Amino acid sequence: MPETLLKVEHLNKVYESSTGNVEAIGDISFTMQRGELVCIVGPSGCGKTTLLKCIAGLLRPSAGTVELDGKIVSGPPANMALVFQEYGRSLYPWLTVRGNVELPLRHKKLSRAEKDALIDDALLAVGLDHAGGSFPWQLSGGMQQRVAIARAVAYQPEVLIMDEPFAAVDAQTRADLEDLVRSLHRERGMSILFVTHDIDESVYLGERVVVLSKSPTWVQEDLAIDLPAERDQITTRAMPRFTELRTYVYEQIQRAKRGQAVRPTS
Ligand SMILES: Nc1ncnc2c1ncn2[C@@H]1O[C@H](COP(=O)(O)OP(=O)(O)OP(=O)(O)O)[C@@H](O)[C@H]1O
Repeated sequence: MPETLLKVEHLNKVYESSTGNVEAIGDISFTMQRGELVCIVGPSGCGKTTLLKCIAGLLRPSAGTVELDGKIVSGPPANMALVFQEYGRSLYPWLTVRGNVELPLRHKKLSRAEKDALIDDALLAVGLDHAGGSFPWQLSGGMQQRVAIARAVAYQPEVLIMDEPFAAVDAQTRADLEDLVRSLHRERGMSILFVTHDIDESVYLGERVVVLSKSPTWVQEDLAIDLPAERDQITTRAMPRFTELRTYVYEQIQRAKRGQAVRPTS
């Protein structure tokens, strides 16, 4: 039986300043089930970062609520992990890979052996079991992002939030990291909310794609991705259904940019 993990209800965010108010988010509502992988796409500047900051408890909404696991989010929730685009800034250069992965575990009451087991398991999951003793600056950009993902895996969050995590890596590395995210979701049942600019990426990864309108934002489309759960970069992307879905999402974003979509009444 599906169980609601994340519930965003009538979220509204107005940035207030002496030079005038900016309504970034108009009215966003959507839910995410435990174990789902949901992608969020929308036109540039539509409010994706604002939405994620509200979900992560880093920004207080002007109206509406975010509920995680039945609790209203009013500050950064302990059962959430975040992975950002700027992996270089999220890792500590003076700590080894193991040290970086261990960092958030310091807040958990675990024995040394339990921590080591979680770190070993997370490094294995991201394919970096050989690199625990290296420093971040000795690794490629893609490997550094794997360290950031390993840190989130070791922490065992209820939900993993990823904000354009692969925007700064090359295409081949990006494809490998996308497959890593799919495997974390499929093999470990991780619940993942993934924000991206890339329409193909959203369709390849997601079980659902939530398309946002331009700012002040609302949910223009909540699309089920009916591709087989077993996906790979060559076969899945060559499927006629993949092309149909990406074309559909692309059209939705073009409509969003032109402000042509009609806002549903709720
Ligand atoms: N601190 C702020 N004060 C005032 N306005 C802001 C602030 N932060 C964002 N905005 C405005 O809110 C709107 C949404 O911005 P946001 O950064 O959330 O969008 P985004 O979809 O993440 O952008 P991008 O596609 O560039 O990543 C934009 O109009 C932006 O100018």
